[in-house]
Amino acid sequence: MTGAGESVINNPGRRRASGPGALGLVLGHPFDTVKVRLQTQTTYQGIIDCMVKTYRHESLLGFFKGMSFPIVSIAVVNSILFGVYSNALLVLTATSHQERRAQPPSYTHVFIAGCTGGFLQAYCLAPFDLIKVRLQNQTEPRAQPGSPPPRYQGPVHCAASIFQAEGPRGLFRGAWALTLRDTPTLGIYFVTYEWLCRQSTPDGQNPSSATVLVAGGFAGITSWVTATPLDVIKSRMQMAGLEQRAYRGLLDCVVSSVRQEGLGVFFRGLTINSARAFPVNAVTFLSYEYLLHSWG
Ligand SMILES: C[N+](C)(C)CCCC[C@H](N)C(=O)O
Repeated sequence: MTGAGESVINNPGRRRASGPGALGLVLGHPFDTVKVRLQTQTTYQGIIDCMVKTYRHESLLGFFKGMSFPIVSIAVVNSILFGVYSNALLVLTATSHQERRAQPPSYTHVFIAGCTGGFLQAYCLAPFDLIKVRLQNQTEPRAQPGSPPPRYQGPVHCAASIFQAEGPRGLFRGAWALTLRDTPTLGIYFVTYEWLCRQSTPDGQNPSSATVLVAGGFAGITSWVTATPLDVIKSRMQMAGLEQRAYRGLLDCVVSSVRQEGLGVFFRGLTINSARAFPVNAVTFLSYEYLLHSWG
């Protein structure tokens, strides 16, 4: 890790691009599992209740259900997101990454580039996210002799079961809600990051590692706060058709959720989303800056 005052440029050789990204995801996954359960199941009284019941019933492993696919997909999804963002900025501003510090892009261009990346990564993310949510919602303890096996034996079995039951379209259940969630909020993600970096970096210079970490962390929180309402709907659309009745579409899911649980339903998991978002996205942006400067 570079010193607080050093720029990320000075240590390109020490980049551990996939490390922090994947490490951040592993550390963040238990928070994500609790969030998904709070959003789609009404049996928990809150974060602590969900954590205690998960630990008691499923041990620590319960918090890591559904993690294998996101670990595999995060590298692909992040490279699409950041790759499309960076190239969209190149097209919009006709400046390369190196020139961008001297001629910073307008926030409008940053927002458009972020939304473009958000839209394109959503469809790649959708099947992986669906399988993650389905596995996270399996609350049976580890397979014990005599206990009924869970519906899905693992990510591949889950994908095959969905494919057999619903065809390839089944793997994109909730994709529309995911796309609506990610497109605007990833625009906000990158605008927040750029704005915070510029607030604490002298013109024409590169942000220090400390600036990148703090700006990335708050970009993660800001985007997750604005994404949480549709995140709840997305998770419910992905779980629909199993125990709960299937919704007649995204609007039906919104209306029936509000009718049954009030407007507060849209902020289920907001606290835990935000707690998870800071470290995960701080390291995500640090990896991004390392990669950019080493591939400059
Ligand atoms: C757009 N939305 C807020 C949904 C996600 C933004 C951050 C995504 C990041 N890979 C993470 O896992 O936190």
